[in-house]
Amino acid sequence: MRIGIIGFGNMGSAFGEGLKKSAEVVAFDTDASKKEKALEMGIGWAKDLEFLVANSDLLLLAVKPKDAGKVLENLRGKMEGKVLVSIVAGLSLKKIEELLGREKVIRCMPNLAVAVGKGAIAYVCNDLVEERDEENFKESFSKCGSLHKVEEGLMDAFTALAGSGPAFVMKFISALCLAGVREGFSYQQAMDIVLDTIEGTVLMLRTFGGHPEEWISKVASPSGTTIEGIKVLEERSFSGILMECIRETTNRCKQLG
Ligand SMILES: NC(=O)C1=CN([C@@H]2O[C@H](COP(=O)(O)OP(=O)(O)OC[C@H]3O[C@@H](n4cnc5c(N)ncnc54)[C@H](OP(=O)(O)O)[C@@H]3O)[C@@H](O)[C@H]2O)C=CC1
Ligand SMILES: O=C(O)[C@@H]1CCC=N1
Repeated sequence: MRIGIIGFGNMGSAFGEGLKKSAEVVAFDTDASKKEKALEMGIGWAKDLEFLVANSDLLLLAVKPKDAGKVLENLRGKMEGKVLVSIVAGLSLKKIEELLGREKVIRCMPNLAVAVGKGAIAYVCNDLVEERDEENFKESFSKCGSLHKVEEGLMDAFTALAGSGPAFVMKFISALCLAGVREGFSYQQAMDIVLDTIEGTVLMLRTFGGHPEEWISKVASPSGTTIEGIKVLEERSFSGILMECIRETTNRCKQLG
């Protein structure tokens, strides 16, 4: 399988790491300075878009929403039945087909954790994608994280929850680290403690299952320490704030479409 990455920025290069494990990867970017990084990663570099298309079996569109339209128009009539995978936030299958023409398209929404093979990746196929096309896509992209086939109507919410999710998780981590500093740890000590606690909590939930609120009751002893912290989170509407965060992020994704 030969995969051509259009746009070698944050996401294009992150995907490169995972995709090169099972496919021959070539990249193209209008910013030629990205070439060095690609070559260092063992990824080929295409001198132009036409060369990339001619030497790929599947194309990954990883440019910003503002740049996607012109790329798709440049690809029109040149796909030769190849699959286009778009990770452009808010860009619907319908809009992609308006710009690209009736071609095989998979709309995808990953997150930056594809860089370490632990991405959360949603996808939806248009009606021209055949079973073998989807299997080829899953074979390569499953090396970058967990695949979630979703209805396109949930793609904007997935973008908010998972695509933007690493930023919200980093914000949570940063706040806990500062809280640790406030109590007397160095920032590095606090980060080590916080990351261990988050990693252990995720593994516990994934190993034993159950509802997060059940786990909170296992940690919060009667009249103990934890419940005082939970009280603050409830009084300050911690859950409500996160719901609004995801709602506004989803709404912005809809605006991009
Ligand atoms: N960042 C994230 O965590 C996630 C991003 N996405 C989506 O992925 C897409 C890419 O995001 P991200 O990687 O952060 O963006 P970046 O800006 O980091 O990368 C995009 C790259 O594409 C280049 N580019 C611009 N126009 C063209 C063109 N016509 N042909 C080839 N390359 C071009 C840009 O060059 P230049 O800088 O010179 O413009 C840049 O190097 C976006 O649509 C975003 O919505 C999806 C999920 C998560
Ligand atoms: O912030 C953005 O628009 C992109 C899409 C999802 C994550 N980053």
